[in-house]
Amino acid sequence: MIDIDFESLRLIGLTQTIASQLYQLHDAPANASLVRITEIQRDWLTVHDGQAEFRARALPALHDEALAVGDWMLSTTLAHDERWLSTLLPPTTHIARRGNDGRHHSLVSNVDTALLVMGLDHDFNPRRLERYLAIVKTAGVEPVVVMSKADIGDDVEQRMELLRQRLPATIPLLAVNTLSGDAAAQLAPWLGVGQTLVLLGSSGAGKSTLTNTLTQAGQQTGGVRKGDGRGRHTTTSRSLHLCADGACIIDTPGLRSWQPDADEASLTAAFEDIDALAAQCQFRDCHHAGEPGCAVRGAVDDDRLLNYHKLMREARRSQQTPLDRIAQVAKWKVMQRAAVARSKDKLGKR
Ligand SMILES: Nc1nc2c(ncn2[C@@H]2O[C@H](COP(=O)(O)OP(=O)(O)OP(=O)(O)O)[C@@H](O)[C@H]2O)c(=O)[nH]1
Ligand SMILES: [Zn+2]
Repeated sequence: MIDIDFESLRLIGLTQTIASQLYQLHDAPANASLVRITEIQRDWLTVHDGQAEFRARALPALHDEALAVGDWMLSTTLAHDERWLSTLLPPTTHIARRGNDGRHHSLVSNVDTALLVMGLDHDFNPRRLERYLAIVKTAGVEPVVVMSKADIGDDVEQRMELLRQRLPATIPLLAVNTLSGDAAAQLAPWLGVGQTLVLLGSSGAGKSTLTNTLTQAGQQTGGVRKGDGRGRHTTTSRSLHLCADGACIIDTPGLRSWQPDADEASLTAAFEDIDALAAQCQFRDCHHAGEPGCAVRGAVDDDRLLNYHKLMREARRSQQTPLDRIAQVAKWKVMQRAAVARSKDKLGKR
């Protein structure tokens, strides 16, 4: 069992669940320490040990693992102060996306809450928000919808009302001015000690501004600990920021058209309102596309339902193997030829 300083690691988000995994590691090197990944480059990683940040390399055996910022690993120091990462502790949550090539891309691990930041200005786009919600919920991470630019946005009240009607009531929904200290108070329920948050949203939505506001509040209230040698000031990192109440925020590069890395079943569960209503549809396999006795159509926002269908089609498409796709294209061609033949037939009969 390796020795850890739970108190200082807690400041960078260590949880009981992760710490208890250490008891199950019987072959851990005695001089290993527990670290959290804060940055991933091609040839090296940056990790934080609760005191400071430093560079390390992953052992070649780990190169096939999908390492992500936020992962907890064991680090060993060899000669010349070289640090090697030897063991990955299985993450409790893991957000990934599926690229256009169908491959998985890890984004972040061990996150408790995702703040989905969207501007109430021209950034406003309920469909994109639902896409983010699907990505986050299928990863088992709690979403909080943070609508930024409440002070300068257009039709703020109408847009918030539209979202309240469209999204399930279980999803926290806030309108904030990310430049104001009030944002920290509004988000306080998710900023407790040891919590890890990630901010997702388009470029310009206000992620950096919100991070600044939340961490500045942290510097003010956390100032008393500055001098004690192992206080909050130790958490200076390029991508891991500490907030007022002890939570940490992980920065991510902006994402554009993200696809959830999820199958149809988990995507269905992520649209909890549709999933619950579907139980009352007349047909068990109802597609909510105009079948009689459908409990979903009409009850759920029309555009939300269209978006749900779109995301489901994407999930189905990316679940297909190349062979499935070839078979489907062949099937379409046959259907197309049959349709052409039928219309020619009709024309001929006229
Ligand atoms: N008035 C007002 N301005 C905001 C608010 N949120 C963001 N801004 C402004 O919008 C601009 C973009 O905000 P950023 O925080 O840089 O956006 P970002 O999401 O970090 O963008 P990327 O770093 O490109 O991903 C800045 O000029 C902010 O000052 C807000 O709530 N109110
Ligand atoms: Zn239905």
